[in-house]
Order: sequence, then C-alpha cells, then structure tokens
Amino acid sequence: MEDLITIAMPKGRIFEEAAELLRQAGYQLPPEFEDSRKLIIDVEKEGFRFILAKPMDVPTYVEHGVADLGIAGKDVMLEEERDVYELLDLNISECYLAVAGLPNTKMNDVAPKVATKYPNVAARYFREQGEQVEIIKLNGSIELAPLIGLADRIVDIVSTGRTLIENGLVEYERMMTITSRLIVNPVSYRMKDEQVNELVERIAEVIERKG
Ligand SMILES: Nc1ncnc2c1ncn2[C@@H]1O[C@H](COP(=O)(O)OP(=O)(O)OP(=O)(O)O)[C@@H](O)[C@H]1O
Ligand SMILES: O=P(O)(O)OC[C@H]1O[C@H](OP(=O)(O)OP(=O)(O)O)[C@H](O)[C@@H]1O
Repeated sequence: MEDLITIAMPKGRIFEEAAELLRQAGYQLPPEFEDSRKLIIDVEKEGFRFILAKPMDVPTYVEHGVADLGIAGKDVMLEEERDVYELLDLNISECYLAVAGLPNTKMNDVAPKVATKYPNVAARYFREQGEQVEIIKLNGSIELAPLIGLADRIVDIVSTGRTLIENGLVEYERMMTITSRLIVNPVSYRMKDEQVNELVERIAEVIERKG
C-alpha cells in the first residue's frame, strides 16, 4: 500500500468546514471524525493520516515535513511566513483583518500602542503605511485592550462584527479578507505529486461548483 498522506487540520472553527469540503470532494471520513478527541486519525481507505493541530501551528508541521499538507487561514500564513507552498484558496471560514479601537479617538498619538495576536502582520501593515507604532502581542480577548487602556488600537479578526459592537469598538480600517488555504510541504509536493494533485483537483472541483 502507498504511504499515507499526512494532512495537518486546524482544530476549532475551520475544522468542520474543512471536513465538509473533503466529504464533498468524495472522501469518506468516519462519522466520528468531527467529534473525536484523537490528535492522529488514520483514514486508510482514503490514504490519509490527519493530525489535529492548533490553527497557528499548522504551517509549522507542514514546513518541517511531518505533515505533507495542511489547512491554514491566510492570517496564519501571513503571520508565520513558513516555507510552504499555497495550493488552493479553499474559500471557507471567511473573515477579515481590521484595525479597530474606541470611537472618537484622536489619531495623532505618537507611536500608538497596537494590541494584536498578529504582531508580524500588524508591524508590516503599519510600516507600509509609514506609521510608527508599538506592538503589544496578546493571545486572545484582543478587544479588551483598548477598553482598559492597554492599547490605543487593535488589529484583529472580524467576522460578524458582534465582538466589536458589543464592546463599543469601531473599525478604523479594513486590512484584508481572510480565507483558509490548502498548503503543502515543498518536498512532498515533488515526491508525492500524484496523490497531492488528485486531492487538489477533487477539492478544486468542489470549490468551482460552489462558485
Ligand atoms: N471570527 C473569527 N475569529 C477568529 N478566526 C476566525 C474567525 N472566522 C474565521 N476565522 C479563521 O479561523 C482561524 C482561527 O480558528 P480558531 O478561532 O479555532 O483558532 P484560534 O484562533 O487558535 O483559537 P483559540 O486560540 O481560541 O484556540 C483563523 O486563523 C481564521 O483564519
Ligand atoms: O466579528 P465576530 O464574529 O465577533 O468575531 C471576531 C472575534 O472572534 C475572534 O475571537 P475568538 O472568539 O477566537 O476569541 P479569542 O478572544 O480567544 O481570540 C476574534 O479574535 C474576534 O474577537
């Protein structure tokens, strides 16, 4: 039997949509796939080994080659800048990155503080805008930072906009749209091209069908 292709799946938000996409592409995943607490799930019939990782870590597993493929948000790709190839925009888990903060704030502070889970993305963005800022890295509850005076602005994901509204914050600038991507280790791409290309073609067909 051929070696299993290892796919790093992000636990959490993206997981269900990604699993659904695989099912729509005709892959038979076990019914307990979405409910399992296992971190390694072999689906030998389809030739896959899934590893379940923290979303931010998916490109790390793929870069190191312990996963051939992975699914990661564009936000994570831009933050991590790992040595992997992006094969497909899966068009799932759409959201966007934005700069936000309290309403009616003067924008002329010197080196305003920006709280974010994405220090590299934020630093690059403000550098490109020619603005000097101080980045404060947080791991969650980013919207709290301007409310309690830790930061003047935040760079964070917005999806429905509820978190901003319920915390009395407003969007200053929309930075970029984020969707999830299929990524591959460059060596796996060369060595396992047949298996990788079959998966890519089957998923691409579903994406096209969905429009
Ligand atoms: N409303 C949203 N908030 C955060 N991420 C979102 C949202 N909508 C889609 N996404 C996508 O989901 C990914 C994050 O998934 P998830 O929230 O499960 O992981 P996480 O940020 O590591 O969460 P936690 O730290 O709470 O485990 C992001 O990389 C992004 O591409
Ligand atoms: O626009 P919305 O639909 O409200 O979604 C955006 C919120 O969701 C995410 O947080 P998450 O729920 O992952 O919690 P966190 O604070 O642990 O990052 C993100 O960081 C925003 O806070």
